Amino acid sequence: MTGTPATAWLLRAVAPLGGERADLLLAGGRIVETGPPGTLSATDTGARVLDADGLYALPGFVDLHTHLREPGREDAETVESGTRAAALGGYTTVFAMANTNPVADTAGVVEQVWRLGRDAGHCDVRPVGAVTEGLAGRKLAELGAMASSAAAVRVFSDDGHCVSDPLLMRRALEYVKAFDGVIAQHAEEPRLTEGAQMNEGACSARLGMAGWPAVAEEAVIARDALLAGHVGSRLHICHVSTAGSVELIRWAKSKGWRVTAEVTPHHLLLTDELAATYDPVYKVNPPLRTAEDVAALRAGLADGTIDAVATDHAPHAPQDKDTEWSAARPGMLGLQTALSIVIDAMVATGLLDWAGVVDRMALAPARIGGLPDVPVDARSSMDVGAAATLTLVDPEARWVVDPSGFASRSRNSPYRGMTMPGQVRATFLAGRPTVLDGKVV
Ligand SMILES: NC(=O)N[C@@H](CC(=O)O)C(=O)O
Ligand SMILES: [Zn+2]
Ligand SMILES: [Zn+2]
Repeated sequence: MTGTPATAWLLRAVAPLGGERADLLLAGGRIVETGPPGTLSATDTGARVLDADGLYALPGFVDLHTHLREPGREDAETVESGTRAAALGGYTTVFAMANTNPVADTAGVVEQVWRLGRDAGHCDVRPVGAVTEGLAGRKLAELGAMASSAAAVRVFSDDGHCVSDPLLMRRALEYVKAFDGVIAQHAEEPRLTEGAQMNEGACSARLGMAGWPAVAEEAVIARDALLAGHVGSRLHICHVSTAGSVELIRWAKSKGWRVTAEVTPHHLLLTDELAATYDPVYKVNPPLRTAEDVAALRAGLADGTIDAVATDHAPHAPQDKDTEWSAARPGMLGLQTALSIVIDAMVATGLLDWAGVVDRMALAPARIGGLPDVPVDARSSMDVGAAATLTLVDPEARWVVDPSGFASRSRNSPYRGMTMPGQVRATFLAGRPTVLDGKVV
């Protein structure tokens, strides 16, 4: 493990949501004492002091959807570099997607990723297991062996690919019920997206690019919601991107089915008009959609139809990304900009308050991913006895995105040069700082 040895920390004058400023004393991985600013003493406990005046103390963010690229594409990202980026973004847990090489479809591979995360020490890494062997969509992977491995996998996904065979999807949903697992579906009917380059609509028609229609996503969501309802299992929809998908998820929830969903920061902010630049940094799967879709996704996240924000952090090496549009891999970086985009799209617009941000970025994803010890709400996450797994955020800070300074090994951020609201100043993982003063410890 890297970082400082276990020691107590006194956070001076943090601004807990909805409450008064307070000192927080962290020891043994928990919040052990709180009191009005200046009242707790560091000398009794030998605690190190962090001046957190005016910073929000929030529970550490949880990303349900991160591509760490290890094993196999360590030139694009490693568990170490990706979790560094995560800590800088205020994350304390990331779920590492299975589309590595080799694919994370056995107990051996998920345990390897889990150990790499533990050894790097920046963030808890929870491996996602593949649903099908080699992501090939033909035969179920060893779901039970991954679940009972040291990595204790609870989330399974063929992300990058859709589990398009309805019978395999049904079997996977049934299988994970035994250990309260969840299938996270990349909803894309592959026959409807062959050769697709961008969202199908007015822009694709104008640019003459092959379109990826909303129905390719929505048809799979409808089918899988029905299947999840039928077998009573947990289904999670990855990177929801269309207004129609939001409606379908609202419908599925109204039936009482166990369906949850995530939206990415980029789908909350960017639109398909950006494809007119032909800059492949805007190429992503599912594609950027229309302004109407963006509005529906924001409304769905605000009213809880969409449960969580997930980054879909998808680093790509220059030879795979800095090419002509049609040859470029889809995907964008997300971990170091997620909070700022959510502030911009949701808080600054009045759609979500900070307690809502905490729910969508920390508590809801933790519940969906099956993490232990999830606080019931933002307020109780700062109570004595709660885990000292925190991010300290300066809500007033402004910063300019410079991907060359990112911790990620890749540079494919669509936000280069943009001025962002809100900045992570410190992150604590079970009482130990992983980020201080905006830098990795
Ligand atoms: N989102 C992307 O455009 N790409 C992801 C795969 C995925 O999330 O579907 C990747 O692994 O690069
Ligand atoms: Zn995907
Ligand atoms: Zn993904």
